[in-house]
Amino acid sequence: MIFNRELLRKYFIMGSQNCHRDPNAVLEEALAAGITTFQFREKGTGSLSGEKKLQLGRELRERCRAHDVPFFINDDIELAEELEVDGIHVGQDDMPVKEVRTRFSDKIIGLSISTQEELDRSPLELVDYIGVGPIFTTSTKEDSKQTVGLEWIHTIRAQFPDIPIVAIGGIQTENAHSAIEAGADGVSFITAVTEADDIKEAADKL
Ligand SMILES: Cc1ncc(COP(=O)(O)OP(=O)(O)O)c(N)n1
Ligand SMILES: Cc1nc(C(=O)O)sc1CCOP(=O)(O)O
Ligand SMILES: [Mg+2]
Repeated sequence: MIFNRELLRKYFIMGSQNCHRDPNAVLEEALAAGITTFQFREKGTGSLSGEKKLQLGRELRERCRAHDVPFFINDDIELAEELEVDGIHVGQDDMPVKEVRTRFSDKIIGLSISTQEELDRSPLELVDYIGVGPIFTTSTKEDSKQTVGLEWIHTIRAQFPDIPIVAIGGIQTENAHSAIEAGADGVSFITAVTEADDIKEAADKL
């Protein structure tokens, strides 16, 4: 799949641990509501592993394929091949981007950036986009770094006018637009959808 920054506009991330009901149903509603990319992030308390994780990944991957929406995986490089992903997202403590790019020259690769030091030391030429956050307070990621605020988007945009940026962390329907106005190409979110009473309404507002 060829990357373009439009894919970042409504970037939904989910694992079964984020869901109070069947994750297949949640994803299906989100796809119908127009998310532009999906990331399978099966991680942390209550998440699946082994064969169950793989099976859920297969189910969700098929739903994305049916809607022609890119299917990304978080962290799990071993599953990337098995699930025939379109893209892989890694953070600063995951497999080094240089190694991911060497192994997957044709995949979309995203990298998390939370500090100036990470920005300075990361091989940005090897990635297609950066995930910038946590912009607002979040409790969804158990080990999230210090909240950086909208200013961080401005700071990065000033240094890298053209780099594709997706904002992440505490993104909700009320604040998503402020991240776009600050210079992000899109917003990434978990609970804005998984906790929504009406997923279509939430996705429309995002
Ligand atoms: C789009 C996007 N941005 C950031 C992250 C966070 O990745 P990481 O820092 O590796 O943390 P975990 O998600 O692995 O807990 C992401 N997954 N997606
Ligand atoms: C997966 C993730 N990464 C973050 C980062 O700062 O890199 S914050 C986060 C959790 C996002 O969940 P919610 O939309 O419910 O706040
Ligand atoms: Mg990670």
